[in-house]
Amino acid sequence: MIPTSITFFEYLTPLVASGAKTITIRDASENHYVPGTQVEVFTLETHQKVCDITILSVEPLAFDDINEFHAEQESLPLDELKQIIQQVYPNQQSLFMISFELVK
Ligand SMILES: CC(=O)Nc1ccn([C@H]2C[C@H](O)[C@@H](CO)O2)c(=O)n1
Repeated sequence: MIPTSITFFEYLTPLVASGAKTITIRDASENHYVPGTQVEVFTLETHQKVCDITILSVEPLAFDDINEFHAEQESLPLDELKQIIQQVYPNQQSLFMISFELVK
């Protein structure tokens, strides 16, 4: 089944809706997004619809390889990004980078 929605922490959704955030880093439970498909974005906490995005790519990414390039695309400082990912996916080395663009 091709996924048609994705959730983001509510406090991060303005970055997605403005087009500033163009990647998200997730674990294997969310590596099944399909490039070229359109996906609805919802807030994780209240399931409010935020916007639509088009998936561009899904690529493996090790936690230790996360760098400034990823932080820029996440529109977050690198130390904050790594801290969030460690909280959400503790002790997970094997992650996935989902690239996307805002549907205007
Ligand atoms: C359900 C769930 O895991 N939701 C997530 C996971 C991650 N994010 C954000 C946090 C960072 O900006 C990137 C990297 O993981 O994605 C999220 O908003 N919601």
